[in-house]
Amino acid sequence: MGNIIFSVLFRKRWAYDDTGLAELLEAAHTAPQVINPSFYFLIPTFVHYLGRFNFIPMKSMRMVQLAFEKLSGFSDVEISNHLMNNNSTLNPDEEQAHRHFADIFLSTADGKTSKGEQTYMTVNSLKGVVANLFLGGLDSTATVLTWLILLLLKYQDVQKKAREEVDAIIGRERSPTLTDRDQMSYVNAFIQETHRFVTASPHGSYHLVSQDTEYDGYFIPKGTHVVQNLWAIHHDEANFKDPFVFNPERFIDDEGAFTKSRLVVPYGTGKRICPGEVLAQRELFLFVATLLQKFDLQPPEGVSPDSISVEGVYNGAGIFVPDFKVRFMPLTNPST
Ligand code: HEM
Repeated sequence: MGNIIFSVLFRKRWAYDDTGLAELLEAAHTAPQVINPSFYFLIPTFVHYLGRFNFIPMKSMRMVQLAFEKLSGFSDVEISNHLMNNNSTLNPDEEQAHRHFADIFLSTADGKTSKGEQTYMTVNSLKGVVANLFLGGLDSTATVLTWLILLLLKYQDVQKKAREEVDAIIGRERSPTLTDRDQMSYVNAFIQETHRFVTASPHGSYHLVSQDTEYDGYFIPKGTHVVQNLWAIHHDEANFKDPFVFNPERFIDDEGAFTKSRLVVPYGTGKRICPGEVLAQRELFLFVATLLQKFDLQPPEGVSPDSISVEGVYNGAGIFVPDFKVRFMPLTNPST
């Protein structure tokens, strides 16, 4: 996941044994993990007021701050190197297809629109954007991918159906590509049902109401912190029959086609919806299709799939996967 984001941002990859990569992954992993449920709802206050004085009294919040510092340090170095070595590519008229995010951002980052209005597109803000994309994109996608593996393990019938589709559409010889995605109703339904059933980011991030607002009969004063309850949308009987049952078929219509549900909103909603949604969906599809093509996922010897728990662990920020063991049994041909 780290290398995918690194290549989108800077068109670079780390070697797997690179210590810099290990440190960044640790930082991106630490921040969401150490948050304590009872204090999550105080975070805006910490960030808003205490953060200004660089005074963070709790150990877990201090660890989050250190993780941010590590990620900002990394983006500072990468952006400075890029500016030093690639002045020639910082040209807005350059062919866009082969350039990466940071280069395109920097080539237009003079802080002004074409009409001369002020924007946040500056070199300094790119540092924050890069750190945020790492923080937002690494653990969230890895967590959902681990959930997908756990659910394939637990629901062997789902795994079987999904693999049959992979075998029929892709086969075992070539690698899955994004052009296969539209033909793979069951795999798409499985991924959407996993997002609904799990809701790994159950309430997204905080938003600050920028003006006095009336919504659905409620008055919400300017300055209020609001969160959206995505988990509740996904588990409301009015939206989904038997919401606590894992059932990818709910998203397959009578003709066998996948139906995308506007009520499945794991990436949030509105203007501040997750900017990584398209990237994450592509990653998840390619990972799942490749796993199904290459491996049969089985529990350890003597463990029945029925006994495997799919009870998530909520830490106030996300719903994480319970510990589990899986055997990846290599597949060779469709009849295996
Ligand atoms: C399966 C994977 C992912 C899930 C479930 C997920 C979920 C979410 C959710 C629920 C939000 C909050 C939206 C809101 O408050 O309205 C969010 C925000 C965000 N996500 Fe993701 N995300 C995922 C992957 C990614 C990836 C791959 C990236 C970047 C490469 C990313 C970057 C961000 C950023 C920067 C924000 C903050 C946006 C803002 O505050 O305006 N996410 N994500």
